[in-house]
Amino acid sequence: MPTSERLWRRRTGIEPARPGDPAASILKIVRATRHLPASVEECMTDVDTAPERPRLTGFARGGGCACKIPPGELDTLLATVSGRVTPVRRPAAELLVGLEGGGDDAAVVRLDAERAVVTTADFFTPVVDDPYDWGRIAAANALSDVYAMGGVPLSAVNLLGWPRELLPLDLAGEVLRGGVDTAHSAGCHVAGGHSVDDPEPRYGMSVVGVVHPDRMLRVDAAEAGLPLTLTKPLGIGVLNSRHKATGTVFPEAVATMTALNAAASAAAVEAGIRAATDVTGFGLLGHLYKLVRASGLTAVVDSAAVPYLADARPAAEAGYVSGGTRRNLDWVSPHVEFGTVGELDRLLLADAQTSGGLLLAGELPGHPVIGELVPRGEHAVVVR
Ligand SMILES: Nc1ncnc2c1ncn2[C@@H]1O[C@H](COP(=O)(O)OP(=O)(O)OP(=O)(O)O)[C@@H](O)[C@H]1O
Ligand SMILES: [Mg+2]
Repeated sequence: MPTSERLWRRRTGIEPARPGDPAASILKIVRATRHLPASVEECMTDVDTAPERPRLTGFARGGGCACKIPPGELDTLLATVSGRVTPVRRPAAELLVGLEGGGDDAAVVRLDAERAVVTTADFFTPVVDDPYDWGRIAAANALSDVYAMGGVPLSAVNLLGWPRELLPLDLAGEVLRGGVDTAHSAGCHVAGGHSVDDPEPRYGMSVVGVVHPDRMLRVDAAEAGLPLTLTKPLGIGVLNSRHKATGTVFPEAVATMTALNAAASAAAVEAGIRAATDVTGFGLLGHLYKLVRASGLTAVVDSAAVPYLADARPAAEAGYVSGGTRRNLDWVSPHVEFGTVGELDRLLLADAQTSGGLLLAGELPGHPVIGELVPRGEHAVVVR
């Protein structure tokens, strides 16, 4: 009997499945991902009523933006290529935003005095079990980096990895359908893509957009004295971890992840805001640290003003905290003065978001101000 099946029996008390049993596909997951589910429920929402519908999150070691390479490792990796990535000198296609300063949300190349092209790519493993919702979330997240630059998306191509021997192709079709519907709701064409056989399901998009070169939202353009605004509540990471572990669907989290950052981006540009980023896998603290590091400032965060999804705190208290969130906190902690803020709040502030909101250097009516930017002090971030 293979080791995975012995472990499965010891963990669940259930005999290994014969071909055709609902549990057979769970064992395939164990073998494919080398991840041992804690229970049958972790892999199937309801084995009795939906044996043919595997839970997508059971096929992923980490889900959504929590599966990104940790920020410190990415810094080290990018140091090997920064300086080499732009040997091209093209006056007619000047690179306005590239890898300098730790990188921004997307690359920007000037076409003329009024137009610049925005390019970005994003893909990740399942963050929810419903394939259509996962597609919508992945597309909203990919489009978000264009919005985080103050741009408007024009066209996108799909990026799909699929374990074709483990999962039916019609589930992949549902994923693509969700992505296309969301891109279309953003007025963005979906005009092709690329698909590969993959041990874990992966989906996302590469998106091209357009922005006015003088009205971009850059990560390095923040100024002291400006308030900090956050346009979506935090807590997506802990709620997704709970969903992966228990199958509990939290519709508010799905609604938050599928919501486009389009309106907030357009309003920010209109209001004259010039610095922003979107809050994704590195959490609020990680992305805020990157913004103040690039802009040479300190951010003072009012932790009581930071909005959370209902259920986020109980989920964190119950221990649904991803490894990505803990790595975020480890990475950012040397640069943060936390004062009396406790461990749970620190974790929530570092919670790895998927398709999170915009963090803006400026005020946007209708969204909470969560702190302010001040001249660079001893710490890059101060939490009160
Ligand atoms: N393999 C890579 N080669 C070159 N640059 C990279 C690579 N991976 C990441 N980067 C760059 O590093 C920076 C940080 O990447 P990261 O994925 O965190 O940004 P992001 O695209 O804004 O993330 P998100 O989509 O989660 O908002 C970006 O400027 C990105 O372009
Ligand atoms: Mg981003």
